[in-house]
Amino acid sequence: MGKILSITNSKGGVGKTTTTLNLGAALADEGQRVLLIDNDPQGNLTAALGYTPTEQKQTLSKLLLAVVDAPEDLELHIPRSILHTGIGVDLIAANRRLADAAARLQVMQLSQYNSVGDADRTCEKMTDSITALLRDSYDFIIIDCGLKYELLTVNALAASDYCIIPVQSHFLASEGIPDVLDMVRSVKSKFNPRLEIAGILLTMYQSRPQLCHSVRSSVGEVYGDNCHVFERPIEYSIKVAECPAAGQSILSYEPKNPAAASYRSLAEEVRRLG
Ligand SMILES: Nc1ncnc2c1ncn2[C@@H]1O[C@H](COP(=O)(O)OP(=O)(O)OP(=O)(O)O)[C@@H](O)[C@H]1O
Repeated sequence: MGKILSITNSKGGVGKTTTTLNLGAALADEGQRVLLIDNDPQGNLTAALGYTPTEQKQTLSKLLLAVVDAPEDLELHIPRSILHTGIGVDLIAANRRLADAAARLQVMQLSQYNSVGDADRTCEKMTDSITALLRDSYDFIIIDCGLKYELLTVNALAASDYCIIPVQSHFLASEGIPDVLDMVRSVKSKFNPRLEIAGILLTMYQSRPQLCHSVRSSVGEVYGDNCHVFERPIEYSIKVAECPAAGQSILSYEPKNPAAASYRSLAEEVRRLG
């Protein structure tokens, strides 16, 4: 049975999408079967893998609406929603329609408070219904979470075994961590007791500036006891930022780039998760 990981932080631009893509690619390079799920209406992961989000018809949105309206059809929709990308990972795409699905889940959430329903049919466990049908087909399912739609992130966490928290190696960037820790605690107690934090991942790391060193040590000091900090930070490299335009991972775009080695190291640690 495959492991499910959510990549999340309540701060923007910290490297969530970049981590999802390159961790997925690194795991696939090691022969792991990997599915990435774009859980953000911005569709950045979809675009970074070379697809035009607005052109995608079979997306996560469609699957979520199927779970809500016609769960009996879900198994029919799933194979149509899986794209086989050029970097050896599969993808369930997203576009702006995912915001409509999120709104639908919100309406469901409001009406839920007035009814006593089936515990597994709550609006927070719709993504879980999808991944439950997929986890035997993959070694790893990695969900890229967005910022704006909290219910989508709650759904991702309610479906996950682990979450990874990317933190930009900049002093103030560590601010987003307490919010994620609160959300993980809440989802774990209400919806998903198996959820664990795999670790904090420092991204866009520049080893020389003193600032990055101080973030590394302060993140380690403040959260180190409760939270693993992944061994190797992801280096800042303009080549990493260039990859989405080429629809590639840094592992294929510039295999000798230090950031490629860091994603391989991250993949090693992720493979060791219990
Ligand atoms: N290691 C890196 N070196 C250089 N640039 C990077 C690196 N990692 C990410 N970036 C760039 O930083 C920007 C933000 O990264 P990314 O989109 O992965 O963040 P995000 O947390 O998913 O953003 P959002 O909050 O919008 O979803 C992008 O332009 C990306 O190319």
